[in-house]
Amino acid sequence: MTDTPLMALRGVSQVFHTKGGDVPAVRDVSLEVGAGEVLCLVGESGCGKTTTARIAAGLARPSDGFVEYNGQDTRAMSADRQKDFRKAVQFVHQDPYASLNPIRSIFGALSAPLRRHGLAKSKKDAWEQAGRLLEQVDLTPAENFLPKFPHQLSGGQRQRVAVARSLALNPKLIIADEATSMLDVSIRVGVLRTLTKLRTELDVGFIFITHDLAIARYFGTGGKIAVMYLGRVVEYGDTAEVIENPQHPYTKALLAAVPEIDPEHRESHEHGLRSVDIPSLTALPSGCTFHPRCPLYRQGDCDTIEPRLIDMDDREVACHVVAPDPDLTVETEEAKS
Ligand SMILES: Nc1ncnc2c1ncn2[C@@H]1O[C@H](COP(=O)(O)OP(=O)(O)OP(=O)(O)O)[C@@H](O)[C@H]1O
Repeated sequence: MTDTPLMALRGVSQVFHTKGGDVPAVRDVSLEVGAGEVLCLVGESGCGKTTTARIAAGLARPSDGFVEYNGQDTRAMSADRQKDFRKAVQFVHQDPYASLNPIRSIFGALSAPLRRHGLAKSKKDAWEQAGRLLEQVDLTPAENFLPKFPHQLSGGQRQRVAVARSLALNPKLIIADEATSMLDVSIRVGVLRTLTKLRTELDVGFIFITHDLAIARYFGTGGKIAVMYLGRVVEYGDTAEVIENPQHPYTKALLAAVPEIDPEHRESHEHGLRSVDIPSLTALPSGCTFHPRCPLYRQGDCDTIEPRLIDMDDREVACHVVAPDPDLTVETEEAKS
């Protein structure tokens, strides 16, 4: 990406200090998302997606590394710029019921940020703006929804309200953390359609977190995808290309795990992993942390050296077998001579 990205994570790591030991939830993650673009973060539960997203949104401070917004290190921003950053980057949680106050009407939920930031001059103005926000997320007629309370809405409607609230401050980037995973499939598709429409109409960028590659494919087409494993990015590239033609053995395994409806094709979707168990973050395997499960495992580099992301033609991959590190090859040859 040659232009300054809207947001960039630079070498971000997060270690949680717990009674059971240090948990390195995110390790040296560098990602970028441009204005109006979408970046999908995918991976199994516990691989560090939410932690990465919280750091990107400024909700958590990384142990190492930093976040840039419009090319500026967020740590060095003035109070005013910090305020702009917080307005511009909005977080949509997985569970809209938990994020909406049960005793506040939908109007109350939507008007609060408008009033707090001085964007609504009067109650009438707030009512009109809140109505427009509901229309943007396809909750119409808005007057029917504004006086209601969260418990009077369906799960899909509640999530639409949460999205509407995130739009109140004209964000440049929405970070959606498993925003559709708690919804029934039929409702999920509708919410995804609305999010896709917002992407196009409002030119909002998205960091879209999902463990479901089918959803990443649907929502993330035209953007980038980062596949995470045990806190690290193992494959990073254009979403369609990574999903159509995965290179990292972990990405291949994740794709193979997407349920295949047609029984004739089921066999070709065996993941081929050596183990289905995910190692603990408190006792990470040596070398490549995927090696105990990896079908391509070769003794040597795989269990001794942690692979870094290597540029392939159209993506970056961290795997000694698929994307050998030229620096390591040189070292090996030097050692031989
Ligand atoms: N505040 C915390 N204290 C200690 N450990 C934490 C904390 N937050 C997250 N973790 C641990 O960090 C790891 C990554 O968690 P994270 O929620 O980022 O993963 P995830 O990929 O979003 O998973 P999920 O899809 O289940 O939410 C997990 O092992 C989790 O238990």
